[in-house]
Amino acid sequence: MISLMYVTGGHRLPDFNDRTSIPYVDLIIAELLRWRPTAPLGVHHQSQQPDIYKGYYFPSGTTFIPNIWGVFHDEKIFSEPERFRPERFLKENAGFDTYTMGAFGYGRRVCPGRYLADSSMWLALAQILSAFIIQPKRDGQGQEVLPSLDYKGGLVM
Ligand code: HEM
Repeated sequence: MISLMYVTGGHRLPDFNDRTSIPYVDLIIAELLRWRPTAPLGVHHQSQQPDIYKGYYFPSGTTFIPNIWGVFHDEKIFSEPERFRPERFLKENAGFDTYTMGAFGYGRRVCPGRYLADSSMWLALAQILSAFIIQPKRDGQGQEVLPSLDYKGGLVM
């Protein structure tokens, strides 16, 4: 918030020209895609011919399910994986990239909308953060009510 104010002077909303000046917004997006990936088990694929990978034989017609959640919550890679901590990409996970690690899938069928998604997320987040202070809602007793972090099933195409 402070760096957003510093960059925009508090008189205008941030735009894409400000992107390199506000790197923390990129860290938040990277951590968001890691912490609660949009497609935790990606999109399933079926092989069209037999293959061998690391000594394992996969006949034609094998279904492959990428465990994106598993990669992003592997304690050997991301310490305290359940904690939302964007700074990890500045420190112990510097150089790690949730985009190429599977947040948008892999290979030839990788998400073609990833650049639009990335730009949309950045602009929305930067502008919301520059204009609002985000806090949990409170119940009648003044206690914070945190939103559920559970996934809901379904994919709308
Ligand atoms: C945060 C936003 C998004 C995430 C996390 C995401 C993630 C994914 C993932 C994981 C896949 C499966 C890739 C694979 O099979 O390995 C996929 C496929 C796809 N995505 Fe996205 N996506 C996002 C936004 C979008 C947007 C904005 C569009 C279109 C404007 C889009 C269009 C598609 C299409 C058409 C496919 C199917 C590609 C194919 O099978 O050849 N996505 N996406």
